[in-house]
Amino acid sequence: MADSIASPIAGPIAVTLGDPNGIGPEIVLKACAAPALAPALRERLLVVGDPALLAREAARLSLPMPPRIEPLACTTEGAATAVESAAATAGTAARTAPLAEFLPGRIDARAGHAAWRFVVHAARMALAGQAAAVVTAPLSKEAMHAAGHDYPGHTELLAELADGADVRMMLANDELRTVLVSIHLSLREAIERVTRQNVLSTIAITHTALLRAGIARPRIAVAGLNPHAGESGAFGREELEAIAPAVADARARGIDASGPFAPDTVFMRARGFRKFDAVVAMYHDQGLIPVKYLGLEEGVNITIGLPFVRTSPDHGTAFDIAGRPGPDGRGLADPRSMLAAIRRAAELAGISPCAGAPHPAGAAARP
Ligand SMILES: NC(=O)C1=CN([C@@H]2O[C@H](COP(=O)(O)OP(=O)(O)OC[C@H]3O[C@@H](n4cnc5c(N)ncnc54)[C@H](O)[C@@H]3O)[C@@H](O)[C@H]2O)C=CC1
Ligand SMILES: NCC(=O)COP(=O)(O)O
Repeated sequence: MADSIASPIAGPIAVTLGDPNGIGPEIVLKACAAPALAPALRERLLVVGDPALLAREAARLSLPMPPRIEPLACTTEGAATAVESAAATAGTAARTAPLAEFLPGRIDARAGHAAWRFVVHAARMALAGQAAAVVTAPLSKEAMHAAGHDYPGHTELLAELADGADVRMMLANDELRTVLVSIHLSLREAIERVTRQNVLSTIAITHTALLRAGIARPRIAVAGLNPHAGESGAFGREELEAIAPAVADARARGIDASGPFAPDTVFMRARGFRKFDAVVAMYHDQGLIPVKYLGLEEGVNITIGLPFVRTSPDHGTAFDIAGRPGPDGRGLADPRSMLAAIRRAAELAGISPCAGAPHPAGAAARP
């Protein structure tokens, strides 16, 4: 076990509601009520969102309200019941709207603004030591941008809130972990980010995160960028000029990194953690497709490099099914990835996902 493992982190696990018009409220309520969630862990959850919106969704789905809510109003009805500090509401009061105007499936700047506020509030709680971890429900980047918050996603917003921490996106399930060199960029720009320094930093951040998780000697595979990892320069030179030198730099620092491997086979070799504990992928889709393809319901998105624990389901707002009753009236959104994100956050914060008692490995177990 790595000596960097800390003791369990105190405080609740702050769970944001995500975009009010997406499936966030539904999966949060379903996860909070899931029989599979240990009662003591349920008690640790603090849902950051609008109480009126939650009540509407709970009534629609015949689900109980979550045990604890950090009230942050985005509806006028929520504002009537929320106890918000002046600082939290400053400049945002004009953006609240009647509950009836929050329509499932609709991209709306007011919903994007609300989703942004929930995240900022939860992150500030974690940074102030008032939350043990943050679990975020999905938000619509388009709605957030329409509200004037020009972040590519949670990851970049959280990095800025954490004083510009050098973060990376990890996607993990019980068989595979992938970490991305770059996240939300055009493919053309992503290729430009494949530099020796950026690949090396990604390997180093991955190594630190795995050590903190209790993996004593993390084995990190590094994918190539081009087909067959460039075939010795025949299909591109990034492997020769950036990726292989970064792997050599990492090895010189004592990190067990290897590659570049052909991108089409490296995930197969890493599956089940038989040969590698994580794969560093050169761009968003190279790393996310293998994990999502193994099952959207299993994957968890983890921001590594932050000063606090943040996880999230690996899917988006699913506007196409948001608010739909489904055959039994209980909604179509599957909460399993949200449940996995809650459990993973608990583990990483040193809270046992089974009993709510401190996790035997302490904080930051198994990303
Ligand atoms: N962490 C986050 O906040 C994320 C946000 N997004 C945002 O979500 C929006 C929609 O993205 P898409 O690419 O359409 O991906 P998506 O994951 O929202 O949907 C893809 C497909 O999977 C289905 N699906 C997703 N989650 C599901 C669940 N829990 N239960 C049942 N079916 C589910 C959807 O109905 C859809 O058919 C975009 O604005 C994107 O930016 C996307 C990924 C992560
Ligand atoms: N494709 C993953 C994704 O979009 C999630 O991004 P983030 O909001 O967690 O930064």
